[in-house]
Amino acid sequence: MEKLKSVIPETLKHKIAESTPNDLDSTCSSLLYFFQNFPLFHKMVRDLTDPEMALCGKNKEAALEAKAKGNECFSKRDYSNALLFYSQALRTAPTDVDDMEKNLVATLYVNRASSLYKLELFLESLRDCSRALILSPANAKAWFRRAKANSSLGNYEDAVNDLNVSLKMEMSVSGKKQIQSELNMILDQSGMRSSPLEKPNDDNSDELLQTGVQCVSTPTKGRGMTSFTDIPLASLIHKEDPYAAIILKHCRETHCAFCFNELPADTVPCMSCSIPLYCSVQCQVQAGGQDFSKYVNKYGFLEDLSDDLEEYIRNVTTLGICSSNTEHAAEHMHECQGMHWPAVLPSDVVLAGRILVKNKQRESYGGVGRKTHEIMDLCQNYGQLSCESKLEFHVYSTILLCCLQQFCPSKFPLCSEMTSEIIMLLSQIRVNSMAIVRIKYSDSKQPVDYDATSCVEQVQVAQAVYSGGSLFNHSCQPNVHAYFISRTLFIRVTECVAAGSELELSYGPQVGQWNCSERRQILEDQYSFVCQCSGCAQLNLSDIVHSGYQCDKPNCNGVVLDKLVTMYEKEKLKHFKGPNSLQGYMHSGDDISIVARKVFEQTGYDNCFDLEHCLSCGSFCDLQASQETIAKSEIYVRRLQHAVASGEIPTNIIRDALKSLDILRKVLHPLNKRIAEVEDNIAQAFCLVGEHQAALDHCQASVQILEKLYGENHIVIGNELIKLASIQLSMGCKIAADNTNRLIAIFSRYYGLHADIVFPPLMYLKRETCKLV
Ligand SMILES: C[S@@+](CC[C@H](N)C(=O)[O-])C[C@H]1O[C@@H](n2cnc3c(N)ncnc32)[C@H](O)[C@@H]1O
Repeated sequence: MEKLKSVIPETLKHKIAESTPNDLDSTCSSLLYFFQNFPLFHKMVRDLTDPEMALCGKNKEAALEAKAKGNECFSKRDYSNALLFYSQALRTAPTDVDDMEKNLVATLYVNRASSLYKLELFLESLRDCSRALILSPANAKAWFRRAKANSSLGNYEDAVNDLNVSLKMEMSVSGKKQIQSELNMILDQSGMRSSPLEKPNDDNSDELLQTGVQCVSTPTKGRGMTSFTDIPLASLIHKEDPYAAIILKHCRETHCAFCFNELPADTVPCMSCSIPLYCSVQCQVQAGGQDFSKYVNKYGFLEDLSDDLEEYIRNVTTLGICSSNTEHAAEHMHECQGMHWPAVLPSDVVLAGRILVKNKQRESYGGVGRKTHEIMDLCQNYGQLSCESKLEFHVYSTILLCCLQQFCPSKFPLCSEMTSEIIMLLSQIRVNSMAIVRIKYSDSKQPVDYDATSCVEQVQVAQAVYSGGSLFNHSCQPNVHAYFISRTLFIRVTECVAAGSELELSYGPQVGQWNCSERRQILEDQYSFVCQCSGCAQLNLSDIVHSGYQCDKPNCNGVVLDKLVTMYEKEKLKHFKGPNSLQGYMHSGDDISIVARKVFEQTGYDNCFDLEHCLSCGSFCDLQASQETIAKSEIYVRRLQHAVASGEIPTNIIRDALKSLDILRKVLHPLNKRIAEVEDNIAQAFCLVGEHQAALDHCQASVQILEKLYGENHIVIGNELIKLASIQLSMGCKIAADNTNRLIAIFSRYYGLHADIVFPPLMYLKRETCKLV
């Protein structure tokens, strides 16, 4: 790619750098002409699209090799590695070949089921047997293994049915004998239950507010969503499936390529290429491409079975996959021919391909012949892109078009109109796509051993375009919260919203997390707009103290701001219009200090504040000296962080970190976010060495600062309260119940009835707190 960019003549590069949406046809046509006469381009396209070079196709030899390794590990009782080899074999095994007169894929599922069974992953084993049976419904061994898994799960009724089918299918006398003895054993056991065949989908049920929101034109942010009635706290105002979505490259081996949930041990690969992995047959079918559904309904062998058993077999071997949602059918289909372009091109480029194919497919069902980006009707930022991005969009659009041509030459002609359509689509994706995130626990921590040492982070797993969700503008002080269950977007108000108010979510940066200058920089870099939200336009306590220093004069608690922060806060003051109670202070004396002092008083923090120097007492503060002192202390804080990460904390490390904290407290303003972070690190360390009271004190100190920075009901406080409550629980303090109740209220505000699904540690905390009270 870099090589391709470097050979483009400077004059053409310049033309592209200067281009606007209106002259894209001309730049695309020049680039296309240049590439068509350039051998390297043809080679690159051939590498990506030639079936001869397909690296991601199925490969019987590779599958058989991996299968043999799996068998070897299994016979040595190395079940974990057997599982890995069988999964590897499944990824490359063609569906239409036999191995030793049995369907290879079905055999691999049965073999993997045996490894899963040995690893006591019974549900996973059960699912693999069912997959084998879809492909090979008369496979006696698969029915037998299924019975064993069902029996271990306590599903005796199903186990008996499985064994009865197995008995009918088994040909050998010794095999029949083994099945019969297993059957007798299970019949001796009591308590029959039945089980779900495949993992049920996540429960997405929650009340969607049917009225109350509308799209309007705003004075400074283009279109936006507003409320036209009062909306109660925590109401769900928007629910939407993506127009198109794609898993991010680094998550391909860990998350399902359709629902984006974490992959279980029994992954299901695509049936005709080796790129995506799914968590279930349902997800595989929904993603499109060749899938299990074409194997369903081969029931020639059912003749001499009872009606009940026949019905049972049909249920097991269809798994509900016939009812797949055809809406998604195109998502992976065009990428699924073994060519490796979907694996190597950037995610947003592959996503653009998905959108294009989806629209073309709709056209063939009678849609209008409009350009894709017009159908999407989303804003774009092509004009504001850097020269580098414009060039990349040009090159990638041309390459993507060549790749799509391979799939359907008549629908994707190699012409400048089509390339410019893709460029516009890429600019829409840049501005409008949402990052689908999942919560990740530090290391191997599970909800059940959640405590103050646990780090919870949100990791981006996929990228998606939501047509309706894209109409919500950004605010650094948002009043709505967006989250995802599977690939569905949910938007909920996090406060009571009065009729006529703008409904805005955060695209990332928020007040409390960063100061105003940092937030604006992030938004400009990522989305190319200058934020016009209330958090960036009006004074607030958080922005003033977030990165502030403390005046070094004795008995003066004034705040000192560095140059950049001062610049942004002064800018805000120029446009300061409210709240009403502060308006009288706008023109009196030294603006920001007086207004900010009032902000402090209003928010309950009785402190003084001043501009550049400490304007509270008027004295000069040597910020450079303060910064040098901080840099020295940070060395010890970093040592502590490493020790926490390794799980081994020598006492001197905590002692040094405590000294650093004292220094930071002297130099930084008491509400500076850095102090909260260090308090949190120290709490984690004390927790790890079992000094719970000290951990509690530092955790509380951190929460107190964060409450001022974010506000008391922010989700960040919810996360901190989980740590606090966990420490209190481990100390047996009844007061943990207060914090648990408070954090449940915060999580309900943000996630409503979905709180437990999105954040499983909540259930654990509720249970433990109940035991205490
Ligand atoms: C996802 S779209 C939101 C809908 C958009 N306003 C429209 O008319 O389609 C993002 C774009 O909206 C505008 N926008 C969103 N939030 C903004 C904010 N806080 N300040 C300024 N512009 C904003 C920017 O142009 C940004 O690129």
